[in-house]
Amino acid sequence: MKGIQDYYPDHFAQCYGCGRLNEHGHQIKTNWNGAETITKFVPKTYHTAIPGFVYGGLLASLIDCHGTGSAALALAKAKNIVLDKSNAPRCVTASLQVKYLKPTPIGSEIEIKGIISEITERKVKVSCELFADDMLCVTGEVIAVLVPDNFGKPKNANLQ
Ligand SMILES: CCCCCCCC/C=C\CCCCCCCC(=O)SCCNC(=O)CCNC(=O)[C@H](O)C(C)(C)COP(=O)(O)OP(=O)(O)OC[C@H]1O[C@@H](n2cnc3c(N)ncnc32)[C@H](O)[C@@H]1OP(=O)(O)O
Repeated sequence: MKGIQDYYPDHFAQCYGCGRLNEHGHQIKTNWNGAETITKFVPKTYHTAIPGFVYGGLLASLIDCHGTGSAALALAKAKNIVLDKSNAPRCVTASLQVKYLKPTPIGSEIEIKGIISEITERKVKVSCELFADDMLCVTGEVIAVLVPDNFGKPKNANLQ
């Protein structure tokens, strides 16, 4: 299934957590689910912290990129952008806070919900809840900031 990440411009699609063009990355997909956002991910055994449980850094990384993806969805909605090939807004993480409430079991599908708690012209705050086996294991808060669409593009790209 496609996510907001499939609408990022190519030069913003290399991120390890969510870049569709990063073959070594997590390639998460973030979508609306009613008023909330959602992503799903199945950790591999090599994502182990201690046997049976997921490494916390991976979980932080998933929350990070689900947060920036949720922020992009929220900004697209607020600005009435109809998502087409590569016109999604792109956000970078300004702040990431994670609370590990319970060990996260490995082997089942992880689900992360996002709630847009604040949105301005350029900044979005997203509260995240991470579930495994329907158990709330981790919460997080991401502050994401919009980057200009042409950031990182070669300056003379239109001359080539
Ligand atoms: C990868 C490097 C990124 C480089 C920079 C952008 C290039 C984009 C290129 C490609 C995008 C794809 C990237 C994938 C993203 C996936 C997730 C990651 O792994 S991201 C990597 C980790 N994050 C950083 O390395 C950000 C480093 N920080 C910065 O570059 C700046 O500090 C930035 C852009 C976050 C903000 O700088 P300002 O000068 O543009 O804007 P100001 O005015 O400082 O902040 C805007 C609003 O955000 C709040 N804000 C900023 N930092 C905050 C913080 N730490 N905590 C709380 N609020 C913060 C401010 O208070 C302000 O809020 P008010 O508009 O006044 O309401």
